[in-house]
Amino acid sequence: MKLEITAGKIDVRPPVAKPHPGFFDEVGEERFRKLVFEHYESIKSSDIAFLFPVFDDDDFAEAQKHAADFLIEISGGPDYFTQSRGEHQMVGRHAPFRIDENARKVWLELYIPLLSALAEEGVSPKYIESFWNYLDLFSMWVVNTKS
Ligand code: HEM
Repeated sequence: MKLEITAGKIDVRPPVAKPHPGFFDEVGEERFRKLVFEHYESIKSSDIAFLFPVFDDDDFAEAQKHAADFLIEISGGPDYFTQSRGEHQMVGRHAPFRIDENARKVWLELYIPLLSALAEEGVSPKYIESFWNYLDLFSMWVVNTKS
């Protein structure tokens, strides 16, 4: 399974394919939420913790939920994000935070062990790669600060 980070830079916004619906089908909503939950938990002790509301449990849980809702929706699951938050507007929603290429890299790296665990649990590597490719490319869109 190939989970590699493509070098990005500010103002580069490549076209991005949504994850293959087979990913959400195989993982299932409960396990999907656990994946995003674990990603956020790993953010807490990372170099990008300062970007997130780590000192307010309620705000942090909200952020976690919004991220899971969005990723489920983009992966072909129910449109939870649109229902609770409205338009996606991911670039605008990330604009208040100073996200540079290094922060993107850390954010992506934190997903690698979590996605490897899914493969060990039997999720098809080709579907995991499709989800990874989405994260790898779309994360370039939210980089808004020079390193
Ligand atoms: C595929 C890439 C990404 C997706 C799909 C994504 C998705 C999201 C979503 C859905 C939200 C909640 C927005 C809202 O409801 O208002 C969010 C918030 C946020 N994201 Fe991302 N994100 C991505 C990449 C990144 C990266 C690379 C960083 C920085 C390293 C980042 C930092 C943040 C921060 C700081 C917030 C705000 C948390 C808060 O509510 O205080 N995101 N993201």
